[in-house]
Amino acid sequence: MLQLRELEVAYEESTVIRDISLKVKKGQVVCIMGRNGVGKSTLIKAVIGLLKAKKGSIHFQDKNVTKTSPDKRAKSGMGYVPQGRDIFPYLTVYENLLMGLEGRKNANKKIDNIIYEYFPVLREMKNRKGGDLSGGQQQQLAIARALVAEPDFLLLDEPAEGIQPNIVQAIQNVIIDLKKEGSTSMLLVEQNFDFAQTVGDYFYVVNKGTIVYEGESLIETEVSRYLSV
Ligand SMILES: Nc1ncnc2c1ncn2[C@@H]1O[C@H](COP(=O)(O)OP(=O)(O)OP(=O)(O)O)[C@@H](O)[C@H]1O
Repeated sequence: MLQLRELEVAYEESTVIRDISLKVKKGQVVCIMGRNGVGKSTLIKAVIGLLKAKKGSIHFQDKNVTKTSPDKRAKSGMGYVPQGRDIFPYLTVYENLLMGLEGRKNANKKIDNIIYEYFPVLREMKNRKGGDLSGGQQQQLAIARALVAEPDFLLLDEPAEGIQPNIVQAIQNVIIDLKKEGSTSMLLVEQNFDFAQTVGDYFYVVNKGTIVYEGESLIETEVSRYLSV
């Protein structure tokens, strides 16, 4: 589904991602972990195309997309939920969800009921302005808006950050449901050890822009020194 080969990403002269190679197979949830500032968001932004690769390549569904625009990557099936719930505060919940339809590949321009089944609070708040929602509700809206586009592959940047436990649980359940369905693969940035362990199939730990650990399980004794503050 997704393959990064020897990827390097920089902000002008400052290289943040060095020589990262990783894979996400179809139906898998792959977690990227690591302390604040190690380059996790930079990596995700390079995958969606908001930042350019300085070296290396990005293959998505067997095509080389290293130089493809973010727009085209989205149209080819990538969804992105940025860190910090980037919703439209002056649009209603419903209007925010409609924006998600733009990214859909097929011609069916209707919001599927499943979105409200995943996040019932969005049905209740359909006509409220996005900016009036709580942080946790905004996070649910941001994820729902990405799901409206029916992505084959979803990039999630710290969906559980700063959110109350019951909403973290709801988001966790949606990820598990999507996994069971098997049609959406995910690359998830997460610092919450329990969350990552519950939803993840494969784990990469990043430190100073490179991968320092990878495996099918998170062995706390091996990874905690890269995660603790
Ligand atoms: N626009 C930018 N210009 C220059 N440097 C940046 C920019 N954005 C991030 N950086 C730097 O790149 C490094 C990696 O940042 P990044 O946001 O990718 O880390 P992160 O692992 O996602 O951390 P966090 O969990 O705090 O978001 C940091 O040193 C940061 O200061």
